[in-house]
Amino acid sequence: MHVMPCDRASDREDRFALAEKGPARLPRQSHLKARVMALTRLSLRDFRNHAATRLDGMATFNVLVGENGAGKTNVLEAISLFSPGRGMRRAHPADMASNKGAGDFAVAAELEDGAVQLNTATTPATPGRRTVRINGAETPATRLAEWLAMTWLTPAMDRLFAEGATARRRFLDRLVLAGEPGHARIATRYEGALRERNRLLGEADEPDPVWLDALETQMAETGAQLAASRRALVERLNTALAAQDDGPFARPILAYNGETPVDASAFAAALRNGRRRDRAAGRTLTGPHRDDLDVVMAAKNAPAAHCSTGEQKALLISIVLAHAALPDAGGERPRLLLLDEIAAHLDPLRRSALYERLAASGAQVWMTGTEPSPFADLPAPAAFWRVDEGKVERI
Ligand SMILES: Nc1ncnc2c1ncn2[C@@H]1O[C@H](COP(=O)(O)OP(=O)(O)OP(=O)(O)O)[C@@H](O)[C@H]1O
Repeated sequence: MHVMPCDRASDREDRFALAEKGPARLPRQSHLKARVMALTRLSLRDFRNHAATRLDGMATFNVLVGENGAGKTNVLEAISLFSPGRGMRRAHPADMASNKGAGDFAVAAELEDGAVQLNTATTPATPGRRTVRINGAETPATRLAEWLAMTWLTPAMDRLFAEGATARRRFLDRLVLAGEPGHARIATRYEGALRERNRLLGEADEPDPVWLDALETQMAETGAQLAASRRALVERLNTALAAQDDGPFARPILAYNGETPVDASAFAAALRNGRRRDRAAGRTLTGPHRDDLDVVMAAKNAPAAHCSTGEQKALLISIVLAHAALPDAGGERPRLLLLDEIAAHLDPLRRSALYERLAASGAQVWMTGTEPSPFADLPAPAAFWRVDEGKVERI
């Protein structure tokens, strides 16, 4: 039985108290109350091109500066491993280990000045199996969401609206997960039952109806919850986006595009009735694994996929900023935002709007860039590191 964060909420209330949120546009520094830093230390061993990297003295804004290929994104990727899933590149663990090491890697992070220790590592004997430890105890990766609420934007996500629905579902799920740590565990249970149902339906023999019933019950309970959480977040984001000034970023209107019944028994019935059809198709045709996130640019009433690359990026930034500004975007957990190569692509007006809204969000922000100048006017304490061929040094 997993201990959910609400069970421990009272214990952690003080330790994890985040600064109160201010209005969207604040005078500089006014919102900077003493706040628990999400990450206070980070170390990488044999992780991609980082043989031994150590960072401490984190601030609200943390900026990694270096030439192309220096290893900046690798640091963000290492941080992203402290969120359920495969990290922001969705890479295989064996590919993360330095090709100059023994084939394994380790990443360690400290939260709250050492009160919480997170570790993730592989071994030379099992380079494809990444284990996670929280305060020394091996733990399923889904539990990481109970300690940190993490979101990211990467250049690869520029194609989010142009590609298939899988990446959009993943994006939406990560936003849901930031507010609902149990979401990853529910998704894992859903996917496990879905895989098993597909396997059974794919067998030559008539599948065991009792076993199918059990799997469909599990799918219906977890699937209805997944879809309900996604729908609820989409609605909250739309409300927040409609209430705010458009500002310099394109305003998106979101819609959850899916037919998953919100009622578990209705979903179970739909699965039961769909057995013959799903068997013929070789996969399950109804459920949250088929749903999608539709995004329209409000000003043009145009689907995001028809917008320019810059407009699509602005829509994504708007969604992430609106999410970061939701009052309980991370519950009581420290919030982390990883923004890879975002600042350099924005004009000064948009950049400063981005920074102000990030500063107001209460999140610890990590950004990368090839030069320090776009970060000159950060409106909150900032820590800078220079990254050069996998070596990191404070500047
Ligand atoms: N498993 C690995 N072992 C050693 N080096 C690796 C491994 N995987 C990737 N690299 C190296 O890491 C470097 C890329 O690092 P990273 O993506 O962090 O660059 P970056 O500083 O973000 O660059 P850019 O500004 O171009 O995005 C490349 O030189 C690549 O060869």
